[in-house]
This record gives sequence, C-alpha cells and structure tokens, in this order.
Amino acid sequence: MNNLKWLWKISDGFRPAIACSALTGTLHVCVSLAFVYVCKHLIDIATGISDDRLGSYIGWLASCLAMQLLLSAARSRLTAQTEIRLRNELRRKLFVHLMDSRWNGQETYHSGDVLNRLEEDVSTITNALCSTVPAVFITVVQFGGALFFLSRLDVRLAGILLFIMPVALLFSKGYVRKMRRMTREIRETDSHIQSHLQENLQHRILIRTLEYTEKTIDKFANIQFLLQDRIVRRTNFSIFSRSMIQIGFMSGYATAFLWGIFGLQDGTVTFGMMAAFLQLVAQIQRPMVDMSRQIPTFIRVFTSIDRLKELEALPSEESSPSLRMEGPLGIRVNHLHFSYPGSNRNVLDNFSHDFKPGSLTAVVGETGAGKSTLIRLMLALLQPDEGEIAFYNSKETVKSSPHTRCNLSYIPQGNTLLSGTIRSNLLMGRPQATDQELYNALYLAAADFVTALPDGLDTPCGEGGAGLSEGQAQRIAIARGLLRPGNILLMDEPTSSLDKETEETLLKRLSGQVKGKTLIMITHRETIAGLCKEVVRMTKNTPAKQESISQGSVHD
Ligand SMILES: Nc1ncnc2c1ncn2[C@@H]1O[C@H](COP(=O)(O)OP(=O)(O)OP(=O)(O)O)[C@@H](O)[C@H]1O
Repeated sequence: MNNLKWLWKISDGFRPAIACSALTGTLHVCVSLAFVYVCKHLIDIATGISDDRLGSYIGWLASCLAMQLLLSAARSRLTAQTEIRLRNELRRKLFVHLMDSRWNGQETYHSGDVLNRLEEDVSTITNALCSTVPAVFITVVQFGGALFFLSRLDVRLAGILLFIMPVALLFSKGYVRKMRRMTREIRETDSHIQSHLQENLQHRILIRTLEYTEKTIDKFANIQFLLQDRIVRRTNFSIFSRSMIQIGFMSGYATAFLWGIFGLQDGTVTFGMMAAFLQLVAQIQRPMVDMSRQIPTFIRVFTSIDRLKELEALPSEESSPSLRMEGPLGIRVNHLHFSYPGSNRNVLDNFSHDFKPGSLTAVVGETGAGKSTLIRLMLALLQPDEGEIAFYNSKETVKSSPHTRCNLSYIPQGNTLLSGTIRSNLLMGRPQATDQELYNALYLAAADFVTALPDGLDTPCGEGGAGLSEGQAQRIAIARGLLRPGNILLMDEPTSSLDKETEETLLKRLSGQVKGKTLIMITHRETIAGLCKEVVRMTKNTPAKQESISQGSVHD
C-alpha cells in the first residue's frame, strides 16, 4: 500500500496524461471488438446467413483498421512524451534532494550505486506508470469487453472460459516473495557493477601504474558472472511460473475451438460465430497472458520504489536564507567536542580558539589531528557534539549553521576543478564576475599564467582539471575561492602542490592584498606558519591520553 501511495504521489501532475493514454488504449480495444463484429457479419453475409449489404460492411472493416492504426500511433506518442517528462521530473527531484542531503563525514551510498538508482530504477518506475499501468487498465477492459461479447454469442462458452481462466491466475504469495527477493539481489548486483565501472574508470591511470588492471578486470568479470547467474535463475523461475499460467489459457482456447467445431457439426454455430469465437478467445487470452507477464514487472517496480525511497530517506540539510554579515569577521570556537558517527574517538576534545577579524592564522599539526574536521565544522557540514562555533563582527554574533556558510570561501585540498573551462570554474565562485575581476582573482592566487595561455580564460579543462598541472589547478581553485563574496577564507593545504617560489608569491599577494578578509590556512609547512601572525597547533589525541592532551592541544 505504501508503495502504491508513493506511486500516486509522484504521478501528481501527470495523471491526466496517463489517464488519456489509458483512454486511447480503451478506444483501441472498443474498435478491435467492433472489428470482430464486422468480420462475423461479413462471413455471415458471404455464407448467406445475413442479407445485409456487403459493401457497407467492407467500408466498416476499413474504418476499423484505420482507427486502430491512428489510435495506436496516438497512444505511442502520448506515452513517450509523458514518460520522458515524468522521468526528468523524478530525476530532478531526487537530484535536488541528494545535493541538499546532510553529510556526516561520509556518503551513505557509493556514487555508482546512486547513479544506478537514478538511471535504472527511475526508468523502471516511469515506464511502469506511463506504459504498464494504462496497459493493465486496457487489459481489464479488453478482457471484460471480449467476455461480454462472447456471452452474447454463447453464454455457456463464456461461463466455461470464465471458470477455467481464473484458476490459472491463482498465484501463491510465495511466488511473489521469491521473485521480489531475486529482483532485489539482481538490482544490487547491477549497482555493484556500475560502482565498479565508475570508480575504476575514474582511477584508471592510477590502477595501471599499480599494475592492478588485470585484477580489476577479473573482479569485474566475477560480478558480471554473478549478475548473469542471478538473472538466469530468476528467468527460469519466471518461465516455470508463466508456463503454469499459460496451460490454463491454452485449455481455454482449445475448449472454445472444440466447442465451435462441435457447434458447426450440429448446426448450432455459424462460420461467422466460429470466427468470432476464435478471435474473442484470443482477445481474452492475450490480455491474460500479458497480465501474467506484468507480474514480474510490478515486482521490479516495487523493488525500484524501495531503492528510491532509501535515497529519499536521506535527511536534508536545514534550508534557510543565507545570512551575510558585513565587515571583517571573526570566528569564535568555544569548547568544541566532536567525534565522527560510529567512531568512539574524539577528534576534537574541548577545542577553543578565537580567530580574530582580519587575522591570518595558520592551523598546523600532525596528520589526523583534526584540522580538516575543524574546517568542516566551521562550514557547518558537520555538527559539534558539544560546544559551539560563532561568527562575529562589530555589531553581532551569530551561531554557525548552513545559513552562515555564505560568509566563508572554502578552498579544499587538492585539485577540485570541474570539467569545462577555466572561466566556467572561476564563475562558480561569483557567477556575475567581470573578466577584470576574474583576472584580479587569478593574480592574487598567483595564477596569472592563465593570461599567457593561448585560449586564456577559455582554456578547456577536463574532468578533475585534466589538461592543467596540479599546481596550476590548485591556484585556479584558490582564485575561485577568492571570488566568493565571503569575508573569511578557509584554505586546506593551499600550497601543497606549489614550489617554494610560487608559494611565497601566493602568500605575499594574499596577505598584502586580500583586504578585510580573515584568512585561516591549514598547513603542514612550518615556513608558511612562520609567515602567519597567529599559529594554532593541533595534536592528535591518542585514546589513552585523550583528555590531558586535548586540554592543551592548542596554542596561540
Ligand atoms: N569521514 C570520516 N569518518 C570517520 N572518521 C574520520 C572521517 N574523516 C576523518 N576521520 C578521522 O578523523 C581524524 C581527523 O581527520 P582530519 O582529516 O580532520 O585530520 P587532518 O588533521 O586534517 O589530517 P591531514 O593533515 O592528514 O589532512 C582522523 O583520525 C580520521 O581518521
């Protein structure tokens, strides 16, 4: 029931189009029943049982065929249009939700798995809503109409068929449960394949240098084999179950055929009636077989709904308008405690520091001491277990939250460029920036090499900044951060890929010309720390000495 409610909810705005598609299909069924009637009459005229005019019935026959063609084309067009609109809408909603979902230090699902759900599961569901649901409705109408028509011709035959056929539709709960489990396993393996493909293609050069390609290909073949095995097992199970159902339908067809033969012999059935019997039984049989085929489809749909509901259940970050604070800003960190979910290690234990407005502070410390974690807490990507972080200027103090994030320009570790051009990457920092502003930011970030490139700002960069060196990509990312309007600049190892000379140029330009901004720089390099007015030293807390070290782990 919950899954049906979910389907009803997502079909909001598309129901008229889906209903229209069902209606067009129903009209198609009516026309095909009329066709049967016209055929019967034509045979009766030809065999002398009816003395109606042959010409007008031939006209009706042609009209029925033309109508069927038209209705079938109209339905295909409507279904395709509705399906792509619904698919886009569902994918867009999920994409928005995923982009806004809360992050607690690591992603809940592998990105390959998420992609697989957005691609395959969304398609399965939209296809079912736009094609399968109207098809089931049409099938029911077709079944009812054909049965009614048959009962008008021979009520006893209709009664017998009505008795034989539903027997074939008696499904045990066990069948559905087993199919659902098998389908879930197949979808999971499919996701696994996509995750494997995505991750290994992304890191293909690294894998090659590690000489791990063969192992990667073997692992891929193993997962593919598992998928193949699972699909074959489900197909076997499904073929067996479907054959059982089809036996029921075949006996229906055979009954009608023999009934007609004996009727013809006795003279109680005309040739026209015999033709109508066979066509009507086919019209009853085909929809029922179609229905039995739709059962695995519905099981697939329900499995896909479960998988999309899991994505929807990821909690969202609170959404509220940005709270921009004017003038030089400081960050006051008070008695901060933090450990990652599922870990009992306190990464930050009673950490306090006042990053004063307009100051330049280096945060140094051994690897794993919690420097990046501190920045994530300032960005409100993570929530402290205890204590608080507050932003202040001369007028007000505001507790950190997603809406104070606009005051921060964050430059993460490593190469963080997206595919596009240097310009498109820079404009992510400030979409309305002029070329002059872009060049100024590049100068401050010691990335003025861009002016010497043949295509300048329009130089293309591939995925992950491919086409540029690590150091070049890092400086463009710094320029992008500088373009952000926030008054606090957070930099995580901004000079890790730079030579000494470029590092000095960068620091000189940043400290001398970024007026009114508060700079916080994580670094391992003592030379940088020496250039900063303040230095915060963080020490990794070992579990045994956690408390005593954390108390004294920070020195101004
Ligand atoms: N997503 C996470 N889930 C669980 N633990 C994490 C996560 N990220 C980091 N940690 C742990 O938190 C601790 C602090 O990590 P953090 O990245 O803040 O250190 P760091 O000082 O920035 O290190 P480095 O100088 O190597 O970048 C480490 O022990 C790390 O194992």
